[in-house]
Amino acid sequence: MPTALAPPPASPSAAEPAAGEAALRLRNLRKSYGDLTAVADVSLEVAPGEIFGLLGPNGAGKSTTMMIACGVLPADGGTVELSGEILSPDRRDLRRRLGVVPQDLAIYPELTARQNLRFFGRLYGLGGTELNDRVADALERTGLTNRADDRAEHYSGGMKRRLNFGCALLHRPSVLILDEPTVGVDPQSRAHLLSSVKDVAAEGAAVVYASHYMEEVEEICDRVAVIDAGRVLAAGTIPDLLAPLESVLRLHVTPPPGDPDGATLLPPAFAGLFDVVAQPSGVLTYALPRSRLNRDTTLSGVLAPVLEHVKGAGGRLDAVHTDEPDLERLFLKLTGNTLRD
Ligand SMILES: Nc1ncnc2c1ncn2[C@@H]1O[C@H](COP(=O)(O)OP(=O)(O)OP(=O)(O)O)[C@@H](O)[C@H]1O
Repeated sequence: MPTALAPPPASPSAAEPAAGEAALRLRNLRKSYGDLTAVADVSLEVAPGEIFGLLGPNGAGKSTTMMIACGVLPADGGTVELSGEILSPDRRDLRRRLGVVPQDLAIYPELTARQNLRFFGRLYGLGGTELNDRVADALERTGLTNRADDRAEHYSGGMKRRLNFGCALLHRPSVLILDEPTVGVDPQSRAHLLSSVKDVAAEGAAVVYASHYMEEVEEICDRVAVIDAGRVLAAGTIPDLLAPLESVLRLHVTPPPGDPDGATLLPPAFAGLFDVVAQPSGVLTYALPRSRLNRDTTLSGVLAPVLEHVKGAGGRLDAVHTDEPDLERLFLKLTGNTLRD
């Protein structure tokens, strides 16, 4: 039996979101499992049509937050609001506005894609022509139309993930919650899923996208909350989050035998600009943050004279690269850890 987050039975739909109202608002969520605090304090809001990323490493508290947001796990504190109305166990009408793509597959392997979709569609109270149309639409969106009548157990991992996604769309949710939807999928299915998520948001749904893949979050999210140890460490648009970071030019140089500290390697005019770290191997790593240069000088402009001097002084350039600001570096700055720790 899959761990499907089965929707409640159909009931008359509640009022549509008021103009300008957040589709989803989490306020000061808290949740502990025994002594372990999984969610210490999480607040965020997501507007209709927005893709909001929840970025954090394994164990950061993303799934727990998502499960509270979709009403399947009670919080120890805080509230979940949908369009300004508080979600509570008796508000089945509100829960029907939610679509959830859980981290664990919630499909029946012995059923075909079409049968799975029809099953979940009926749970949402759909029937007749409407159900047929929604199932056809979900098959199309997930790229499974040609395999619609094959049993899901014969699908690739990526196809199962796409079907998992399709099952959450049948009732046209106004808030779509996705918990690591691309874990273990092939690049083609990943691209398909990301594109489908963008389509759903473009049609007006508020999307929450929990992931530990920086590249995915950077690709599709309008705003991001960086989460670790159950707390939101930073939140905003990606340009705003990355603004405090800067580009850093890095050179890895093997010094000549007579100058292991590299005292003669850099041109005197630049020597004071670089931080130098000697590696155990004897290689010297030089780092030049962009902010140490005046506005008219670029990192690449510095590179040519420096490389010429290194070579003239008998050094060997092993590698050169520029670290650009990204969410991985932001996470490292905020926590001292990498996202993949
Ligand atoms: N049912 C549970 N009982 C006890 N501890 C749990 C339970 N569920 C989660 N945890 C713990 O709570 C913390 C947060 O887990 P959670 O699954 O929310 O994080 P996550 O960011 O989604 O990570 P992952 O991507 O690995 O699932 C972790 O330390 C996890 O081990």
